[in-house]
Amino acid sequence: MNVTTELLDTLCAIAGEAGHAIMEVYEGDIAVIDKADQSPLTVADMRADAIIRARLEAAFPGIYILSEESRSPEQAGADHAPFFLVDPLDGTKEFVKRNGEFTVNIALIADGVPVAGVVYAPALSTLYYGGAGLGAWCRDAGGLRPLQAVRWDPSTPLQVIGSRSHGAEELNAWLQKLPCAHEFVAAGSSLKFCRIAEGAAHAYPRFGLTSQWDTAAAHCVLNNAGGAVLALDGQPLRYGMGLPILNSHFLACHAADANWLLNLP
Ligand SMILES: Nc1ncnc2c1ncn2[C@@H]1O[C@H](COP(=O)(O)O)[C@@H](OP(=O)(O)O)[C@H]1O
Ligand SMILES: [Mg+2]
Repeated sequence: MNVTTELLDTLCAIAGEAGHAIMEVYEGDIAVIDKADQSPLTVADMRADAIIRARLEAAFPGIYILSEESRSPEQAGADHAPFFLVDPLDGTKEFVKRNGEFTVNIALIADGVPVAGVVYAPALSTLYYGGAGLGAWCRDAGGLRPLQAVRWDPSTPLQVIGSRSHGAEELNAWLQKLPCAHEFVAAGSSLKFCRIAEGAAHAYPRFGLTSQWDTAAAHCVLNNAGGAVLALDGQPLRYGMGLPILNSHFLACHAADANWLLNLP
């Protein structure tokens, strides 16, 4: 499947529709269901999942969809074919806290690489998207603008971004190893990658658990804005049904900062 502006437009429209359904729930009472793994689930997650699945199936018949909330029926050979990787509502804890930092995430994966990605933050009316060979873009109240990650300038503090609700002791140890001044900002959901893609932060080190659907779409946005999302061995995170659903710990940053950030003394 080719990554075209039409494909990105379709994914953006689907994310917009899911975001609309999420906001209907956000503006009313939010009933929380605790999933088996103790993570929260709301009717918004399920409604958004149903919309995304129905629209993707109609627009791209036969393409496998792996979502946090649902899976297509197994298909022979599906491991190697392009597929959609979806988190219909990332940042459910932020959604329940009503701080606006939650996103709809749709990625197209080919050969383990996210080649199209859409991240929509409906409460912020902000859409990020990117595609292989098509750059990365943000559309918000100010209009449409290209995204470009910014390399750290050693005369300024390193801007580090991390989870608002899921900390890890390893993050504090990593921050203490930095050879430079830094400022830490917390943010929920996949928005953290998008902040790097728009030059608002330099580094997102993640030592806590994430799953493939949490990162794939925003990984694609950042890749196409001059950034990278790398496991701690320096290899890009990869996606696939034959791979573990949990990601390795990783670092997201401008591609040119990866070497020193991954090799702190
Ligand atoms: N203990 C844990 N186990 C598995 N996933 C976890 C986790 N803690 C956080 N996550 C993942 O981190 C995501 C939230 O990211 P962040 O902490 O950066 O805001 C969650 O997405 P959901 O909100 O879609 O469940 C969840 O998938
Ligand atoms: Mg998630």
